[in-house]
Amino acid sequence: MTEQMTLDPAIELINVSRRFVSPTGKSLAALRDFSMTVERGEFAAVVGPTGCGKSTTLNLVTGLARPSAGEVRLMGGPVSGIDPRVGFAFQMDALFPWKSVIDNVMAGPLFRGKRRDVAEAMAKGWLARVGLSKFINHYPHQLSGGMRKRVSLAQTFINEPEILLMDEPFSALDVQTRTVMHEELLKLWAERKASVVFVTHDLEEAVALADKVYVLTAGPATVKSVYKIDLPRPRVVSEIRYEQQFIDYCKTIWNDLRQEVETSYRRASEAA
Ligand SMILES: Nc1ncnc2c1ncn2[C@@H]1O[C@H](COP(=O)(O)OP(=O)(O)OP(=O)(O)O)[C@@H](O)[C@H]1O
Repeated sequence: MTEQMTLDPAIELINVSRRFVSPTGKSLAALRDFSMTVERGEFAAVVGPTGCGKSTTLNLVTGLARPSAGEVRLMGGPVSGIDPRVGFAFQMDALFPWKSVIDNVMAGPLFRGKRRDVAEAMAKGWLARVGLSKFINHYPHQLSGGMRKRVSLAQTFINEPEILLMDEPFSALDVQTRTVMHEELLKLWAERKASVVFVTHDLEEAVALADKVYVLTAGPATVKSVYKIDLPRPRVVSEIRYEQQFIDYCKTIWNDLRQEVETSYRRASEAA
């Protein structure tokens, strides 16, 4: 048995449920009997109808939310509060508008106690990797949406997260910039081999990036099916969408996901 095979998975959600109490005192189940395993170095994508419970799943992994039942484990241990091994990327970037690009990227290492010169050298290295060496003294408002996303990625990867949680990180970008960011992300991921959970509404994005795609049911979310994506790596995201194998994956998974999207839409229409 190899060493890799003996390691605990990066993330385990075991029969997790999560309930919320509404302002009127009604109890609402967001997740029900939800189980998911992300192995070390694996890229998992999560798709499901709007409002089904995708972000709640990530919040449980971060420790920001606790399960009402079941168990969440990271690297074989229970989740206990915010974990420094976990990095995040959300739809809204978290850049400080009053700090320059380099100061934004240095902020993480400085916070973790690195010396200023060390943090600066690290930040320069990461900004070079994402193609922003010429912009280190710019401020966020002087950058395009795609450039801000790159700063965000540098800001996340500089902390060398072992687990990376991404909640629709590229949904605000135009289609071409998204594709560039997909390539950028896969390149950084291949170098660092973090374990990723990537939440998205976009099935093609999920198939292009992931090793495994989880399809969730209309809320309360539970795992409806898991698809292993056996497309070879490294993947060229701008070209992969024209390959038959990619199209076949998308069709199959969409047939499955569509039923949940329709259920969710029907419920929303009935409630209106
Ligand atoms: N803090 C909270 N208090 C009460 N209800 C909540 C809370 N957080 C989430 N919910 C509810 O739980 C359900 C799942 O929400 P969640 O944000 O996880 O869904 P999602 O799949 O990420 O949504 P979207 O696709 O729109 O981004 C929703 O009905 C939401 O209203």
